[in-house]
Amino acid sequence: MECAISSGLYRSSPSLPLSFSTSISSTTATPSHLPKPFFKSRSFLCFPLVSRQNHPIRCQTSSRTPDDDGFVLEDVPHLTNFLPDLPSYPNPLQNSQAYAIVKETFVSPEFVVAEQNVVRKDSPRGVHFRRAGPRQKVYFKSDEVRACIVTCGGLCPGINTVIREVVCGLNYMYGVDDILGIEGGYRGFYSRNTLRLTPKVVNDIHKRGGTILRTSRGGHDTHKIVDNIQDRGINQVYIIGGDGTQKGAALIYKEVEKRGLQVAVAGIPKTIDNDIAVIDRSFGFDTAVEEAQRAINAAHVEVESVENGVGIVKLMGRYSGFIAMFATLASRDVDCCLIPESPFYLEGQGGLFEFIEQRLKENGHVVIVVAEGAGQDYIAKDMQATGEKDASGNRLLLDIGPWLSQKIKDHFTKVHKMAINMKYIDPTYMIRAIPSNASDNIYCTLLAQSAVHGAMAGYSGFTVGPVNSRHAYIPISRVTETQNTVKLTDRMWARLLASTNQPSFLGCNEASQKKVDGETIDDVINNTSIASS
Ligand SMILES: Nc1ncnc2c1ncn2[C@@H]1O[C@H](COP(=O)(O)OP(=O)(O)O)[C@@H](O)[C@H]1O
Ligand SMILES: O=P(O)(O)OC[C@H]1O[C@](O)(COP(=O)(O)O)[C@@H](O)[C@@H]1O
Ligand SMILES: [Mg+2]
Repeated sequence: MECAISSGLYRSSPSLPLSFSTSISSTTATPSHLPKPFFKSRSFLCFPLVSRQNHPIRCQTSSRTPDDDGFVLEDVPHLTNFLPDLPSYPNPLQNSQAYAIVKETFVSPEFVVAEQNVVRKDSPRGVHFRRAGPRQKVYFKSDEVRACIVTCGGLCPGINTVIREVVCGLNYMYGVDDILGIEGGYRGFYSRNTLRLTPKVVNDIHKRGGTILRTSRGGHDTHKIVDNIQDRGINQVYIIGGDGTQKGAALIYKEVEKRGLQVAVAGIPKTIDNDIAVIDRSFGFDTAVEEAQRAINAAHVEVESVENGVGIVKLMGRYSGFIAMFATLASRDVDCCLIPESPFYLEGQGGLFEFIEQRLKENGHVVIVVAEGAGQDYIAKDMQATGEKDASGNRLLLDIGPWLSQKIKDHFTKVHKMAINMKYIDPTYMIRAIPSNASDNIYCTLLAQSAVHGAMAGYSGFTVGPVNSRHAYIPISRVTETQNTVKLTDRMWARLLASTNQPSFLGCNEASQKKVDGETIDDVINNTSIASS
């Protein structure tokens, strides 16, 4: 279905349940910061919108693929969607000395961030997200805000910086001084006391790894959490966590909306694995890659100094091999990088053993970086998989590090009668338990401030993050419906293969059947489609 000419398409979160859309249709009033909608559907709201070039925009309502110069705004919910009479106030930042010289203090609702920044000349305009930043109007009086912050899931460098900057952002920019820390992850809402957070309390925390609020897996009970939010009179909830946490945040938002509460729910994506979709990269990733260099360097120094040295460094990456790939690309000392997305095999032509043998002959040593999630199906054939899960329901992985070390040692001892000097390094927790580096600290600050501006402006049920370097408000479902993984058909993986000259393992029968972005690897070879990015 097509909307009228001269319109933009505002698409609400695609996976919102019927209850959400029902309440939109029955109670939605146009937020005062937006023009009046002229079309509503289950998953889309259309508002008059003229493109920046001021030419009419055509839009589609039923598919994600826009036609012609189709413009799609995947919008985030606003509190006025279900609280139409919510009063707004001038943003206190208008009196801020710091912002006084900024050309445009407030982000106009017209500004959006494109999901794709490399497009063909004649391609449609495509999907956009709201640009993050302070808005002219806010929907909370500063002295009526009671905010809380919670951290969930695994650790990641920079969590404390995000906590610090949410507290300081709320306090310095908006004059909010009622901020609570929820201890120990989601279950902390209903099983622990809260911690009072002030700029003074959080002043130094960015210099420490971990999270001062502590974290946990499991324990998400939406009703108990929202009961607690209501009981404590909390009206802004900042949730720092990965894909699992963001799914939990979406449920909290839905419940808040169902109960008609004036509560802004802001998700701040955290993952050491960089597996969160849509955003450019996750905070702490840069720090983790940098720290991984130390382990790789140690492995290299060790194996270089002995005969037939084989160094193995295991890095994190459950389903996504980004840390391993970037650490390898950065290091130049790595001979081979194994990631979950690229199946490998050991024996025979084109296999890992053959490659190691060759490198040992050439250089006398070899360094292998392996992501923890690599080769899981392959190892499962060799080892008894237990099918165990962690408290959040994440599958527990078979430990590839010791398995691979043993296989290599056995092979060279038995087949080549050759003693291998194996140096196995497992720095996994070391790289995520450290404080964030300078660039991640700045990134964390921007994330935290974007979240604060979004919540104060009345947006709710959103995630913040950079999309093509510009911070945006993204519907939570967009960052949870898929996982970000290394695309073997993208140029970055090709760059890695070119730099290490490692086998591509494409001869692997199993691998060639394995689907990569909808194509088998054989298709990829036949189409020679290693392109993009
Ligand atoms: N599908 C889900 N729905 C609701 N809550 C979830 C979901 N998946 C995970 N959670 C909750 O989110 C928190 C963190 O999840 P986890 O998967 O451990 O880490 P991460 O958020 O870093 O991926 C846990 O408290 C867990 O109970
Ligand atoms: O031992 P823990 O704390 O469960 O963490 C291990 C896992 O955490 C991760 O760092 C990812 O954690 P998140 O899903 O919380 O981001 C994985 O790389 C790793 O498998
Ligand atoms: Mg996760």
